[in-house]
Amino acid sequence: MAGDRPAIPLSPPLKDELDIVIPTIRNLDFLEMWRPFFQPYHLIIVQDGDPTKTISVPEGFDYELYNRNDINRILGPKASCISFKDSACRCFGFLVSKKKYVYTIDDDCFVSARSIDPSIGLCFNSVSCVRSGSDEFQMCWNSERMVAKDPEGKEINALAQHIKNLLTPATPGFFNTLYDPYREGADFVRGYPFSMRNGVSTAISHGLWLNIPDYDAPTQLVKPLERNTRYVDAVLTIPKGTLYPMCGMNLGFDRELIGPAMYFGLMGDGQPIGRYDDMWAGWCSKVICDHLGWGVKTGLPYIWHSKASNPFVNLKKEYKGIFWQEDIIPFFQNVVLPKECTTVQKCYIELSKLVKEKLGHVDPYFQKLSESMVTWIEAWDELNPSEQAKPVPENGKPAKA
Ligand SMILES: O=c1ccn([C@@H]2O[C@H](COP(=O)(O)OP(=O)(O)O[C@H]3O[C@@H](CO)[C@H](O)[C@H]3O)[C@@H](O)[C@H]2O)c(=O)[nH]1
Ligand SMILES: [Mn+2]
Repeated sequence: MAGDRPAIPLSPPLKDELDIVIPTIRNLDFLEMWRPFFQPYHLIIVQDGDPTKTISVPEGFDYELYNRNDINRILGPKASCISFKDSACRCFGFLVSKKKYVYTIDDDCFVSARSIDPSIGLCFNSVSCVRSGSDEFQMCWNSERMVAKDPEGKEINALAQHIKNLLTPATPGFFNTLYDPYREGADFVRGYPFSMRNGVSTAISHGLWLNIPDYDAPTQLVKPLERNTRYVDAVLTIPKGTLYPMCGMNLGFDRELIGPAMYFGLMGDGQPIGRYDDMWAGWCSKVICDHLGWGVKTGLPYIWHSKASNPFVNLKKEYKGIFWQEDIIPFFQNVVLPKECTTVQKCYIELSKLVKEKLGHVDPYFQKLSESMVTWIEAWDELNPSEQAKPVPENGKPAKA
């Protein structure tokens, strides 16, 4: 099997400018499948749950691993803003990274496979996950190597696609009906203003998932067998002024641009809500990207999401969020950040004040969340003094260093 694995690209893109952040309570066997794509990069593993448990990392990966004791040691009292027993802990990895870009992926996500598509004739190399009795999934590949292939038959490297998304401009101000105009074989369509064709910097690249879709608990309960087999070969810029439900399982972002806004909130142990970590970061970062003139893309790449978490456990975690978001969404839709907010940190602090003012009446949780947003920024600036926020000029392009 190893013999027929894709060769590691000679010059992996952004090899020394990108960290891969993985939150985990499991083992990291899934890295074997990603080895050809991830091995050249530095991993930041955030071990959640019991810090006395040993998480083994497969040989040959360059990584740093942080457990709860490390988080408490490094942040001291500010550790209170990092969630415990929730994938929200991953944002600690964003905090300690020193790279310009971050890619974060869950440990039950694999190299995506393509369903049989008569027009493309690709075969479905399925991963057969065998429940090994415990809650862990024993990965076992079928006889064929599990790879994803694109219409040209080339293997899909999800990380490379995120890098492509991040390194090409976004078009939040005017929708291009032929999708990503910077993609080979596409362009701006007739009527697209030439004055807008340079686009703006891309801050976030939001990837999708085949097999287990990221559904909320009620939807999971109603459609327990639904699997996503639809592979849509497109990358879209999410229009300015439009929110979206950001999922953290297959996500890339420009850490130097939007990193301070990628706080995954207070979730999990001791909190009244869970599984709204990535959503919260998505809403905060999107209003800040809109304000500072940056873009957010969604679509390719796909990963293969293998594990459906327990819908009943998820319902307990999500319940208040499903109810509260009917207030949260209108709040974000109506956020207006003052023009004096010229850096992400200033925007985020302003947002924290608005959260306290406008959502505090919904539940005391939002008071606490507002304060933890401030703690997060204090921690960010403490750990990243050299990255003090640079004011962003009007056109959404970051100020030259
Ligand atoms: O307490 C925990 C639970 C999990 N993790 C790690 O986080 C990711 C996601 O966990 P899992 O795959 O079990 O959960 P999903 O329901 O599929 O995750 C979706 O919900 C989102 C919000 O939580 C999440 O980002 C989505 O992917 C895995 O790597 C677990 O090991 C954890 O660290 N702590
Ligand atoms: Mn999962």
